Amino acid sequence: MATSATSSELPSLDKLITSRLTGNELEEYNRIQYGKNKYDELSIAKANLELAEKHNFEIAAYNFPTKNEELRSARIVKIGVIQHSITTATDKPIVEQRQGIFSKMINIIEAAANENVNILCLQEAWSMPFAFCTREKYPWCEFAESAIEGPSTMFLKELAARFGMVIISPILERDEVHGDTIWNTAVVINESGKVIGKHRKNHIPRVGDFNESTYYFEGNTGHPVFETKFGKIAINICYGRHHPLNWLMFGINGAEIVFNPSATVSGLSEHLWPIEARNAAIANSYYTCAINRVGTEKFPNEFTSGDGKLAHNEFGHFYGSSYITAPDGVRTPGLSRVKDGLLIGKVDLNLCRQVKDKWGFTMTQRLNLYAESLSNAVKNDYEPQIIHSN
Ligand SMILES: NC(=O)NCCC(=O)O
Repeated sequence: MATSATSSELPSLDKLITSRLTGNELEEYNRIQYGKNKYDELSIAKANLELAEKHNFEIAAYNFPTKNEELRSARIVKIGVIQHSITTATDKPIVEQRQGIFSKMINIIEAAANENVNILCLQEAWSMPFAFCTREKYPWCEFAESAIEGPSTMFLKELAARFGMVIISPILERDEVHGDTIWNTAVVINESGKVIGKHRKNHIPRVGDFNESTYYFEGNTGHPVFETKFGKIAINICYGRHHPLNWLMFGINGAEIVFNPSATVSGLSEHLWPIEARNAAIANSYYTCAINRVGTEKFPNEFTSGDGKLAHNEFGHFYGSSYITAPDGVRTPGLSRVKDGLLIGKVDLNLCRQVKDKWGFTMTQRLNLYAESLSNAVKNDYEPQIIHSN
C-alpha cells in the first residue's frame, strides 16, 4: 500500500547525464547547467556508506568552496537534508505508521550526525503519509500533533540534543491552545533539543490533488528567521516556493539559508523543481535547500479532485530530487528520484555577503518603489498601469 517507485521510474536525472556524457562534454554541461565544471564531492565515512547500504538510502556530500576574507573568519556550516518514503500501508494504525517512519529516520539522522551535520531539515509533513489528497478528515486529522510536545517533536528533540544539531521538523500541527486548529508547520529545534520556534506554511495549494485547504488555513507566523548557533535560517514550506515575495521576505529578514521542505509529484511540478529554489537563492543571495518526498503513496479509498481525472487512490510519484543551491547559483546534483537519501552541503555563510557585494541585488532591488506600487495595486479601485495604443 505504501512507498517505492514503479520499475519504470527514472532513478536520477543527474545519473542519466553522467552516464551519457564524459570528459570535456560533461564538464561543459556542468559548468553551463549547474555553475561548476566539476563538483567538489566530499568523501563519506566508510561506516556511513555501510549504514546507507544496509538501510537502503543514498548519501552524498558536496563542498561549496568560498574565497577567504581578510577581516572575517570563514563561517563553515554543514547543512543536511533528508528525503524519504513512508514505510507502512496507510490503512494501518496511526502509531504503527508513524513509528515505521521514526525507525527508518534514526538511521539517516545518525548518518547525518556521523558526518557532523550542523543543521538538518526533513521533508514536509515528514512523519505521516501526504493524505490531504483524500479530503477525508479521519483518520488523517489524527496525525496532527503539538509543536511543543507531540511525538515527532519529542523524538527529534532527543536526537537534536544527542547530536548537537539544529533540526527542522515540518509536521501537521495541532494547536490545542487556540481552538484545536490544524496547521502545516515547521518546528525549529536547537542543538540543545529546545524548540526555539515555528513557522506555518504561508501559501496553501489548491491544485490537482493537493487538497490541503480542506485541513488548514494560510499560516499566521509571517516570515520568521531563526538565529541559531550555526546561522540565520528560515523555512519556506512547499507551495510557497512558487511565490517570489515569500522568498524575498525571508531574505529581507536576514536569512542565510532557506529550507524548502516539500511534497510534490512528477505529473505536476517536476519541470519547475530545478528552477524555483535555485532562482530564489540567486535573487536573494542566500543558500536554499529544496527537499521533496519520495515514493508513491496509496490510500484506502478512491478520491477525485474536480479536475476530470477518474477516481484514483494513488497520489502520484513523489520524485525526491532534493538539492542545495548557493547564493551564486551553483547547485549540487539532485538526490535520487526513487530512493531515500541524505544530502549534505558544506558551505561558508560568508558567501551570502560576497555575492551581495558582487551582484548588488539587495542594493538595487528598489523596495520602496515596489512598496508604493503594491500598496496601490491592492486597492479595490486600482487601475493597472497599461498604456493603450489608441
Ligand atoms: N505540498 C504542496 O504544497 N504541494 C503543492 C504542489 C507543488 O507546489 O508542487
